[in-house]
Amino acid sequence: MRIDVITIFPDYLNPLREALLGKAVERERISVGVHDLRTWTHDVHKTVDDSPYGGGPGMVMKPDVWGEALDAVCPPAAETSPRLVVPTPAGRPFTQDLAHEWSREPWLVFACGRYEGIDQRVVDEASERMPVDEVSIGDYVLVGGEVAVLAMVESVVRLLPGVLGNPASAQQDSFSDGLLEGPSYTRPEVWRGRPVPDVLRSGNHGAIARWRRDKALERTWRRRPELLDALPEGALDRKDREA
Ligand SMILES: Oc1ccccc1-c1ccno1
Repeated sequence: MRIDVITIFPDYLNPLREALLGKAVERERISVGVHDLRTWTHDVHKTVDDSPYGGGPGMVMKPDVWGEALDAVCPPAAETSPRLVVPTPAGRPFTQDLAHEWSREPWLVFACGRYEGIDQRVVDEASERMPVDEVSIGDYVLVGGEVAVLAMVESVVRLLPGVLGNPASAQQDSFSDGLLEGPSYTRPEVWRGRPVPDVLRSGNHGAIARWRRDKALERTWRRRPELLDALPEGALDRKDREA
């Protein structure tokens, strides 16, 4: 997978070279290009934003600069086009399902907006030549898209074959079965007077699986009940419903 990120703060993306992501780059599972948007400005101040039409607070990122940047990073005449991802608080929710969908893409380009966002015509024009996803990582406001890109790239890259040490981890993620993961425990057996639940030390794999499922259902019901409503028909068996 090829990943390109366009930003006015390239150093913000340095974590893409660290740890799990850094190893994926070393092993050539992914290639990462980070591009400074100001490369495509033509004034001495390297201006990337301007006042919004119609008035209002803040500044809007200029379409001409973004247009040249996208033309350079993903040339219109090229044989292949990427999926363009634009993080924005006004986007559709980024989910584990979307991470799985993007993990099958050969090329992702992330456009990091700042200020009040990017002139809408940039997305409208790009949408005529490549798939564009405007996505949000949550119902809160950041200063820019860089943090959102780090989160999304990590969630996508960890799904690629050969990136995680134990592929089973990705199969047992929270949300993999539509539920939140239940609680986890490790040594010591008793910590500050709190024991590990007996069932987890019983060696009874059926009972352990049942206990874990029940805890996942309970946690989901308490914290994200809407996920239970979104489960496909038949996802909960009789024992689940008794939990
Ligand atoms: O708040 C933002 C500002 C710029 C780019 C993205 C965001 C955002 C907020 C939540 N998800 O994305």
